[in-house]
Amino acid sequence: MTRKTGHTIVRVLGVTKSFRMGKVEVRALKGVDLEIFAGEYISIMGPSGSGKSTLFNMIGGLDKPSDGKVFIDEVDISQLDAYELAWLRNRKIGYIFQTFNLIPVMTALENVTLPMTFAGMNSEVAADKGIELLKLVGLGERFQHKPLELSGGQQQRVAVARSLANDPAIILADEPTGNLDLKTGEEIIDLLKTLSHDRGVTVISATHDYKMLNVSDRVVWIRDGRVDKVEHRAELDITVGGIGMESQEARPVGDQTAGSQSTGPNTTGEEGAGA
Ligand SMILES: Nc1ncnc2c1ncn2[C@@H]1O[C@H](COP(=O)(O)OP(=O)(O)OP(=O)(O)O)[C@@H](O)[C@H]1O
Repeated sequence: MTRKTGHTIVRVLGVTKSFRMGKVEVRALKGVDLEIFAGEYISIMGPSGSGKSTLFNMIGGLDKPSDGKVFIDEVDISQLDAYELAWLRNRKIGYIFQTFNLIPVMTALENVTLPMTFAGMNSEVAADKGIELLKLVGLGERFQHKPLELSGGQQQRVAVARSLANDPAIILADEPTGNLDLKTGEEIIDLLKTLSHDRGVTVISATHDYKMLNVSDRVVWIRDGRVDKVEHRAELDITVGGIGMESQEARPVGDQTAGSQSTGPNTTGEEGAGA
């Protein structure tokens, strides 16, 4: 079931992260070790406040660990200066966020080409590539539209196209379906899975959305700032009663009737709004 994948692309070693709020210290990560292989589709799941977004920020070089190290392609990113880190973030990693984070005054095409411009690409080449990427996500006709002229799902497609601007090895998606309805969320998940499969991009997604389990090679369960367990897709025991819990009426993921059970896993994608 699990697609055998490439070399280690992300290595997290003994990462801790504490936030100080006045006199209170919040220990968001309490020692995380994790190895992710090139081409994998990984979901990071866990209860609200368990540390998913904090771990996401560490892997993406958006924040620094209090202790421990993160390696991207075996490069210790704590050793990079600001310029090198900016280069790595621009070239190696594409980011997708729950709130899309598009620039409102720019067209879809301008949003997609911006990271290429930062990378020094000629503007005509960037425009051609931007249109190709927008076609890839099904928005070839909408390249001149600004974010507010697009639906939420379409905005997230633009964000997916933007994440691919510089052919990253990794796409980091933080609650990518959190602001989308069920069907649109499924479309974005399918799109990410296709990209992962066809382009060999490593997708790492922090999510509450149980629909994501259908496409994940492995699921990293975070609990109270630690990795609780890492499960391969085939090992997941998903039932109406919950993940890994005993249930009288087990149904597979993707069975829409499961979503109507109040005790069942969230298949609506709406719980993700808590991020
Ligand atoms: N910038 C910050 N300052 C202070 N505390 C923070 C900060 N960021 C996160 N925390 C705390 O760290 C803990 C983990 O937060 P994090 O956002 O990583 O959880 P999460 O699993 O992503 O939650 P959710 O699913 O609700 O998005 C929480 O207790 C949170 O309040």
